[in-house]
Amino acid sequence: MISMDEIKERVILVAVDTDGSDQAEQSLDELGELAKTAGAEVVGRMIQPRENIHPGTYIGKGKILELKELLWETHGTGIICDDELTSVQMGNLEAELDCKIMDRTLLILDIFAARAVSGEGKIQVELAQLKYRASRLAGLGKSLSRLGGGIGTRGPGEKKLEMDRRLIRERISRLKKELKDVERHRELIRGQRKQSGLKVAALVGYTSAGKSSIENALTQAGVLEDAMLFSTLDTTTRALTLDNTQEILLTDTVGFINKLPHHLVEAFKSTLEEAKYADIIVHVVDASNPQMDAQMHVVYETLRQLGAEGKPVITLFNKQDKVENPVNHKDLQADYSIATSAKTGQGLEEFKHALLEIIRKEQIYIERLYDFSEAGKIQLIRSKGQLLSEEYVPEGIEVKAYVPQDIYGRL
Ligand SMILES: Nc1nc2c(ncn2[C@@H]2O[C@H](COP(=O)(O)OP(=O)(O)OP(=O)(O)O)[C@@H](O)[C@H]2O)c(=O)[nH]1
Ligand SMILES: [Mg+2]
Repeated sequence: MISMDEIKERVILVAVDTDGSDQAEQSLDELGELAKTAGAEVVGRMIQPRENIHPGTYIGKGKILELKELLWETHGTGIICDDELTSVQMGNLEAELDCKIMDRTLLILDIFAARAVSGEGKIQVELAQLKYRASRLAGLGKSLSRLGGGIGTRGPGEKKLEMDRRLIRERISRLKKELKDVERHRELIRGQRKQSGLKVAALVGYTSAGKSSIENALTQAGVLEDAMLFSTLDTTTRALTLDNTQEILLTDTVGFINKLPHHLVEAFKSTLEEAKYADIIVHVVDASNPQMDAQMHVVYETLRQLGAEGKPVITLFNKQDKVENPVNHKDLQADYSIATSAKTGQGLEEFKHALLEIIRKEQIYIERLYDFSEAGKIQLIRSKGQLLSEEYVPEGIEVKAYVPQDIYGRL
């Protein structure tokens, strides 16, 4: 994904631990994964327990000296801080350490820039990058030009680093206009989908949970699945046949992550909002990840921010083939909890069944039942799961088909 001829940065990861839990450690592990995904080599890490993040320098004075030494020992070319830095913090750290200063946000923006394929994705990334840069022109200028490449310089915004504030502002408003057009197009497609009468289920979840793999396993969509973080930036939608009368649209979406940059959420709103317009939320969880609970929390929090609550939820505890002692996971916030593996196919039939059940509850439909004695047809008419009318039901009947009422009218 990221070409090898680029400068391999040697970075030190830096975090501040404000609550004494092991959360800072885990967050730094994830930052390391992000750094690797962006093509950097992690040569060291440092966590400072502090009550608050230092407003001027992120970490305290003594720690900066330690960090300087560590950079020297490891031949580090830069540091990546686990929280978004202000322009003041960036400028001060740069002056003290004389190396490239990056933060979690810059890293994520950079990965997104390398992954954006569609026009929409590129516009969204550039917009987010410009907004990030516009507010940090003072601190960032030197840091981003010093190596002439590497993290923070990728993407459509690359040649625009030198632009002054006015030009950046102009570019931002232009991109916003372009994005408006794209959003209108999206709305149009949503409208068409609605007319088709098909329900939409959105696959959401933490990055690398296996959303694309689930979609591929069910629909042969051929979506890129990758061990790297954020392999999917563009949404793909595929039809999935649930049984001989019912299809559903399955939409793969961009993954969520802890501390998802604010600018990115704003710029990717129309992509992220796929979940908001879906009829059913399918929450894919990596059940083999020790951080599973924290990741699920991030997903629900992000869904809340996007205004995508109050929908039926199916939670897939995925990657069961990697779980050593299968636990009976239950997501209390979900209507269905299903253990799956995109690799072995475990639970996928059960998943389809759950989708079908949810759709049935929402529809007015007629169950046409036939009895074996061929005494005649028996019909059950239900609306949103409630029985509206019932005709004689004999022993030994078999459910043959579920027929939505509008189709039934045409039979
Ligand atoms: N062992 C195992 N690996 C899986 C399973 N599902 C997905 N994976 C692997 O997990 C990695 C991430 O899978 P993706 O499908 O790309 O995950 P995603 O949720 O779409 O990730 P993003 O698009 O980055 O948000 C890939 O290397 C997959 O092969 C599973 O059930 N079992
Ligand atoms: Mg994906």
